[in-house]
Amino acid sequence: MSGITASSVGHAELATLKALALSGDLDGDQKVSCSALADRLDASTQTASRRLQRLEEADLVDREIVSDGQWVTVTEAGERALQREYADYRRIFERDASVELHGSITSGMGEGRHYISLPGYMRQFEDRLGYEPFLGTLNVELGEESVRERGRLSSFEPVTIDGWEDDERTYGPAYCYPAAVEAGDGSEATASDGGEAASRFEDAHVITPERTHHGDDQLEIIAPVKLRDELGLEDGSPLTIHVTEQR
Ligand SMILES: Cc1cc2nc3c(=O)[nH]c(=O)nc-3n(C[C@H](O)[C@H](O)[C@H](O)COP(=O)(O)O)c2cc1C
Ligand SMILES: Nc1ccn([C@@H]2O[C@H](COP(=O)(O)OP(=O)(O)O)[C@@H](O)[C@H]2O)c(=O)n1
Ligand SMILES: [Mg+2]
Repeated sequence: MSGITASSVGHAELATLKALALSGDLDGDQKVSCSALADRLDASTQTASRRLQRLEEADLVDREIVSDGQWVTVTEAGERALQREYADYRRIFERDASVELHGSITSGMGEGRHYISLPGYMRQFEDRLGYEPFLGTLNVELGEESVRERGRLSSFEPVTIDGWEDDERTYGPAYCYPAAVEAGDGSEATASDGGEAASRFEDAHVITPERTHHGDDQLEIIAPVKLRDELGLEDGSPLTIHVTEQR
C-alpha cells in the first residue's frame, strides 16, 4: 500500500488523468509515450512520468511499461474521479440555468390590473416580451424555501421594463423573467387526459416591479392569458414556477 488514494492526488494528476481520458476511450488501454503526454500537458517528460506514476499508485490508472512507451488504462476508480469533477462542473454551469419555485395562488390588492394596463408599460411589454399581457398579475404566496430560492433570480439576466413618467407622477421599472407555470406542487404526474384545464403554461413571465407593496414572499406572474382560467386555479391552489435563464 502506497498510502496515496484517489482523493489525495492533486490537480496536476487529475489534469493528467483528464488528458488521458480525452485521448483514448475510457474502456480500452492506450499506448502512451511520456514525451507526447508531456507536450499535451505543457510539462517536462520527467513531470509527465511522475504524474503517471502517482496516478498508478492511487489506482487511478493501470500501466504496463514496454520498450517504446507504456500501455495505460484508466481504472474504474479513475473514471469515478473524473465523474466527480464532471459533477462539479455540472453544478457550476447548470445550477444557474433554472430555478423552481413553489407556492399557492392568492388574491392581491387589485392593483396589478391597473399597472399592467398603463400605456407606458404596455408598449414595452409588446415590444420586449412579444405579447400583450392579460390585465393583471397572478399573485403567488411562496413557500419558505422558495422565498430563499427566488434570491437566485437576481443573477439571471432579466428583460427590463423601463420606468417612465407622465404629467402627474413617475412609474418605476420592472424586471421580467421567462417562466413556465404548472398547476400543482410539481410532484404529481400530470393527468392531462379528459380534464378541461391544461396543467402547464410555457410562455409566462415572473415580474418584479422595483416599487411594490408586496414582500419577498409574494411572486407576481404575467402572461398573454388569464392563468386562473387557463390552468383552473383558485385561491389556495398550488403552483410550480420554472424560471429558466435565457442565454
Ligand atoms: C409593471 C408594474 C409596474 C409597477 N410600478 C409601480 C410603481 O411605479 N409604483 C408602485 O407603487 N407600485 C408599482 N407596482 C406595484 C403594484 O403597486 C403592486 O405592488 C403589485 O403590482 C401588486 O398588485 P396586486 O396585489 O394587485 O397584484 C407596479 C406593478 C407592476 C406590475
Ligand atoms: N396572467 C394573469 C394575470 C392575472 N390573473 C388574475 O387576474 C386578476 C386580476 O389581477 P390583479 O393583479 O389586478 O389582482 P390581484 O392579484 O391583486 O388579485 C387576479 O384574480 C389575478 O389572479 C390571471 O389569472 N392571469
Ligand atoms: Mg396581482
